Amino acid sequence: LIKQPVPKIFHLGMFEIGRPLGKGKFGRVYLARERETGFVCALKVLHKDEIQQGKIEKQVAREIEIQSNLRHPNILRLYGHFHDRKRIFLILEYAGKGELYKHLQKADRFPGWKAAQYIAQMASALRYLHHKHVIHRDIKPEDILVGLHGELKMSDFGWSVHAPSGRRLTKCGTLDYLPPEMVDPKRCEKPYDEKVDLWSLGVLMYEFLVGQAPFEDTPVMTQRRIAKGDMTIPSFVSSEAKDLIRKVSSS
Ligand SMILES: Clc1ccc(CN2CCN(c3c(Br)cnc4[nH]c(-c5ccc(CN6CCOCC6)cc5)nc34)CC2)cc1
Repeated sequence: LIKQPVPKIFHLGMFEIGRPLGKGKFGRVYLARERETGFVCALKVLHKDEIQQGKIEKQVAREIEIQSNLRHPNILRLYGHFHDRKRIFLILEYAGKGELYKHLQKADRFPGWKAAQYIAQMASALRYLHHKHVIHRDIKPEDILVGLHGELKMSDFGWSVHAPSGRRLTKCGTLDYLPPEMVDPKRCEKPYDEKVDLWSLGVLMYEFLVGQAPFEDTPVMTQRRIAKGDMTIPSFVSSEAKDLIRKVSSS
């Protein structure tokens, strides 16, 4: 008989719950360890009533469906999920060095060699995602984690969709990373494709090298500046990096 992986049935009792790793709008994430195997993971606990009130059931279902099927070193694994009467539990890969934006805040900005390594890893994850016709749509330092060996892990697929997608993105969270076709009212109806993630990669590159997002401003001004591509790159950024930021963001 061919050895088929037996689908595991998960339940809360099989985990020892450790320290909280952080809290978000709809739940918390805890360090956890599977009792039997000692396997360490991150357990994301979401509250069903808050998900229903926030009308994000579809988003949570999409996050589970999409992230469960992804296998890439720079994409955080979702090993499984289960629920009880009140809560939904996502069993996620534990990233040993935490959230990237905290490292960026601490460093103010990254040196060219580190930014280049990080962008190469994100580009590799995007190439894999786009090959599977998945658009992430929300790439920002807050959604990127750092593994034990310093490697980046894209996480939080709550906003990802299968391409091409004409679905409008209800504006919430930061506009900084959205491309012109998603902020410009007259272009908003046209379906957009994977290119939205390439724009965000350019914004990420800028933020790694400069220490702040290129269009950071009041929401109205940010929308205008994105639509016009009104970005100035400081002189300390190398000409090669300037060239790459302009090329990726204009694709
Ligand atoms: Cl519903 C929801 C709840 C919380 C959050 C915010 N974070 C999302 C990411 N979370 C983590 C996930 Br998922 C997977 N692996 C992780 N690893 C860590 C982590 C790992 C280590 C640290 C400790 N710091 C590491 C860097 O040096 C200083 C100490 C802090 C956090 N957080 C997560 C932590 C919580 C988002 C959504």
